[in-house]
Parts: sequence; structure tokens; C-alpha cells
Amino acid sequence: MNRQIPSPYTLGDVALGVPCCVPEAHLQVKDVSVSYGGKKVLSNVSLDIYKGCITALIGPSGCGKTSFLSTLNLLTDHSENAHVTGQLLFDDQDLLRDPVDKLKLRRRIGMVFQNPNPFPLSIWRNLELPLKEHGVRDRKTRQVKIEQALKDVGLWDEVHDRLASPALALSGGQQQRLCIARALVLEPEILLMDEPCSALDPIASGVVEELILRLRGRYTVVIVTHNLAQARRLANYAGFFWMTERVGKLVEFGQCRNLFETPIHALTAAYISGAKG
Ligand SMILES: Nc1ncnc2c1ncn2[C@@H]1O[C@H](COP(=O)(O)OP(=O)(O)OP(=O)(O)O)[C@@H](O)[C@H]1O
Repeated sequence: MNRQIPSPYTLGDVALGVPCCVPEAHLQVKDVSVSYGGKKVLSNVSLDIYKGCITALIGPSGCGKTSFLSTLNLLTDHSENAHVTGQLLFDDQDLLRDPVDKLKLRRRIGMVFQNPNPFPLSIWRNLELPLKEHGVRDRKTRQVKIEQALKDVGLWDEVHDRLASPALALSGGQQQRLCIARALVLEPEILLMDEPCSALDPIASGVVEELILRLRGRYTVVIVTHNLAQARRLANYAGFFWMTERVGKLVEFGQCRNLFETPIHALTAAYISGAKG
């Protein structure tokens, strides 16, 4: 079941995975709160991230979506003033309590950021570097993985004859797909995406969106987006965050269609109708 991509963009021949059916928790978030410098910005969030599904996180600016996303692969540890409490259950481990090898964790839970941020190296080196860092020593294996990742994001046909060219010479949309390939080349189980389309023009954004849809079933995806139409197009599950007295809270979480069509909470209804936020 391949989706048609508008010309001139093409995506690789990737099998569209099984859409989410029986939800199985891949990552369980229990009572997670985030503070910076002692000031709480996110309070007591609990939800399950379901395997093979796309979960969209929506809500107004400043309500803690990015902070929440960053806790999921412990990126918040890089902020000296950040403090996270609660439980993050992944593969029989509580990531917030048990000793965790963060390099290994980030191979399993990858992240793509808002602004495309390729390394100032060649297209090839952008993908080779993480593989080397994660101990993939065999050259041929690296070659196979790099080619596959570029095919998965639909870049292979566009760049296979200029792999030694600087990644920064690619268009913004191509750079973002390269960054997604850089995450995928490590074969993560979960991919965290922080507004991956917001810096792109509508056509490039559409291509990245199609690509994200193709990941469904093969990967568990958590995406922060301000674009409600995009959340609705992409996600199986959605969480709506809101800020009360300057602290973010999860107001509603559930199947995306239900959240948009029959929201339970009046705030959710007001936000998605545009009356609030
Ligand atoms: N490293 C940090 N140090 C101090 N405060 C921070 C830090 N990172 C985020 N914050 C604060 O935490 C709050 C939540 O920010 P966050 O970026 O998580 O929200 P958001 O919902 O993702 O916002 P946006 O949609 O604008 O990206 C904000 O008040 C922000 O200023």
C-alpha cells in the first residue's frame, strides 16, 4: 500500500507498516513533572506511548510539550537546571531511576529537531558518523544501512550521485529528511519529533509529512506540532497540553479522531475550535 507522493518528490520504496490496531504500550509515562531551576513547568503527566503508532502532542506555546518530549530520551539531562520526577517505564526499566546507558538509549529512542541541523560534513558522513559512534565497524554494513536510510526518507534518488557533497548545500526540506535519515540509520524503536515541519515550506512540509506517515507501524513516533490539521492527518493518538498558572498539564489524551471530533474536556474543544489558545 504505497502512497502517491506529488512529483517531483519521490519517496523510497518503503512498505507501509501495519497501522496501529491493538494498542501496546511501548513507553509508559507516570506522573512525570519537569522543573527548571526549581520552577515547575510541567505537572504530573501520565500517558502511554503506543507501539507502532503516531502520537501527536498539541497545545499552545510554553505549555511544556518540548520539555515533555525531551524527557522521553533523557535529553533534559543536558539542561543543568532541569529536574524530572515520576516514572518512565521502557523495557522493564524506569529510565528516571535505574542506571541507563544514555548512548544506547538514544540509539533506541531517536530525536529529530525543529530546525534541520545536519553536521557541516558531507551527506555520507552525516550518516556514517552516528553509525561509527555506535560501534558499527564493518564498512559494508554501514554502506547498506546508509543506503537504506536514504531510501527510507526518499533522498536516495536525489543525492546518490553526490554523496560526498556538503549536506548544508541541500534544500531545507532535504536537510530535514537527511536528519530523519540520521536518526533512522541507527534503527531506533521510537522516534521523537519536535515540530519537524515548522521550518519548511508547504511542499517540503508535505513530503516530510508523507514520510512520517510511512514510518507508522515500523516505528513508534511521538511528534510535537502546532499544526492541528497535521496532527489530525498523521496521528493515531493525541495529547492536548494546556498551561494553568504557568504550569503545563496534560488535559486530554486519547485516540486522535476522538480528541478532535468528540473532545471530552471543554478546554480541548475550545482549543481545537480556535476559540482558545
Ligand atoms: N532549559 C530551560 N531553562 C529554563 N526554562 C526552560 C528551559 N526550557 C524550557 N523552559 C521553560 O519551560 C516552559 C515550557 O517550555 P517548552 O519549550 O517545553 O514549551 P512548549 O510547549 O514546547 O513551547 P513551544 O510550543 O513554544 O515550543 C517555558 O516557560 C520555557 O521558558
